[in-house]
Amino acid sequence: MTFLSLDGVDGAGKSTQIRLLVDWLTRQGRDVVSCRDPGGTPTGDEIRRLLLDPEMRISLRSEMLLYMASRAQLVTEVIQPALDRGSVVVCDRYLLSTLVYQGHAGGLDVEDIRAVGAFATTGLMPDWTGVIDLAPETAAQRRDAPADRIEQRDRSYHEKVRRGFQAEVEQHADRMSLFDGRQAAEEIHQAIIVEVQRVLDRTRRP
Ligand SMILES: Nc1ncnc2c1ncn2[C@@H]1O[C@H](COP(=O)(O)OP(=O)(O)OP(=O)(O)O)[C@@H](O)[C@H]1O
Ligand SMILES: Cc1cn([C@H]2C[C@H](O)[C@@H](COP(=O)(O)O)O2)c(=O)[nH]c1=O
Repeated sequence: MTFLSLDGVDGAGKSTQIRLLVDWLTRQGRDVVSCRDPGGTPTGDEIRRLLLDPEMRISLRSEMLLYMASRAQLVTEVIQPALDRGSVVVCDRYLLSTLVYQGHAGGLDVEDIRAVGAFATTGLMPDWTGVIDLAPETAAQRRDAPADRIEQRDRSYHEKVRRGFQAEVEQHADRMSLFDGRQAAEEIHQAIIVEVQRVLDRTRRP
């Protein structure tokens, strides 16, 4: 019944914060479903593998549509059923990432992506999105795995990704918040739960 997502540049600390948030929500007695986008379903996991494979040649429009296809499957199979059961859903990335990576940074029209996104998700949008802001160089230094197809893009692309997230949060401050990824993980977590508590207070408990 409450849909939350976390987003940000690669390596900003999303998975770390999702783990902390899911533990906190569970301790609050909430039924929580966590998922990741792209992926989170057998079909989505296959699409994710293609999208992140550095050997794959994928045009920008195909790339955008593949992210949408994975998300459409995730909404149908996981997110909407969980919300219908009264669970809190916490998703690692969502449509905002497509607006930013394929739109602001990639160059596709952001409003076109919103329209395709509305179709793919049946209009289902998070009640709230937290974005962890961090310089891409700092985030890349934290990475311990080889760079995937998107992470391999140049510095200017990842700078545009960061600025795209900042711009989207500024434009949608009613449903998005920006967090300083340079802070310690526990500090960021405390700031996130203040915002999440507000969202929970205005969404009905089953
Ligand atoms: N606030 C923090 N300060 C310093 N290091 C952190 C912080 N948060 C996470 N890390 C570390 O940075 C690395 C990346 O964190 P994490 O996997 O949570 O990021 P992510 O945004 O989910 O990455 P990806 O985009 O690659 O999925 C990990 O080694 C993690 O332990
Ligand atoms: C949802 C979404 C993601 N991306 C990019 C962002 C990352 O580089 C990868 C996903 O990897 P992660 O480990 O799950 O962060 O894909 C994108 O370009 N567009 C999107 O819509």
